[in-house]
Amino acid sequence: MDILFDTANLDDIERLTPIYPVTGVTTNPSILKAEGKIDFYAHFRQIRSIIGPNRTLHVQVLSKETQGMVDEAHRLLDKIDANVYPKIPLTEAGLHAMRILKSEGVKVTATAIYSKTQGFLAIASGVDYLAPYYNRMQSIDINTRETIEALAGFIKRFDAPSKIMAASFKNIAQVSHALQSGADAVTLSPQLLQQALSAPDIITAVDRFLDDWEEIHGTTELPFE
Ligand SMILES: O=C[C@H](O)COP(=O)(O)O
Repeated sequence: MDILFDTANLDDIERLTPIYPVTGVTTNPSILKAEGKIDFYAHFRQIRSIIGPNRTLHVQVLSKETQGMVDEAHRLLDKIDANVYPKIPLTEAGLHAMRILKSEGVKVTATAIYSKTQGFLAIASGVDYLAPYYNRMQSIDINTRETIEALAGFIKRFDAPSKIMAASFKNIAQVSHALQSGADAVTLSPQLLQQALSAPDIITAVDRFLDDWEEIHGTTELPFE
């Protein structure tokens, strides 16, 4: 199972990567907007130095044209590092760019997936990850769980190398539903995980254990001997 941070915030990545079992970082231009006018390539090199060589780093291209997407993907690989996964929106131009990049052996993440059609085209093109937008699909009344199940079924049936990396989450229930439906990976804001672990019931349970111990032993530590 892959859990990725959908953020470009250096402080959060640095502080939370050792705590949570994350396997990578994803961003898009809207996520980058939250960081202000960053020094783009230097920022991603810094993210890479924090997460290390074994986690995956997914960075989106901006161009809407095939050649522009291919050129930008090459620039990402050149200026950040050769292991970056260029994120390419699955438009017609994007599909063409993905096929060119895959023929060159580049790892690709297909993004902006709202439908099974986009999904099976990404799978048939041999992309490494495809990113269905969970909350955005649900907001326009698309059955997101059924879409992920169908895509996971295609991957299994055709023995395809692609992995489903569900994205666009607004609550933690959506994240577990995506995983239950067959997503291999989920990318989410670290704050969603932090909120989930600070639920009042969890805090109360932990406090009550401590109160019960202290009531009998007069201390909140285990004995040393
Ligand atoms: O890159 C994809 C994002 O996860 C989309 O998330 P969003 O719907 O919160 O903008």
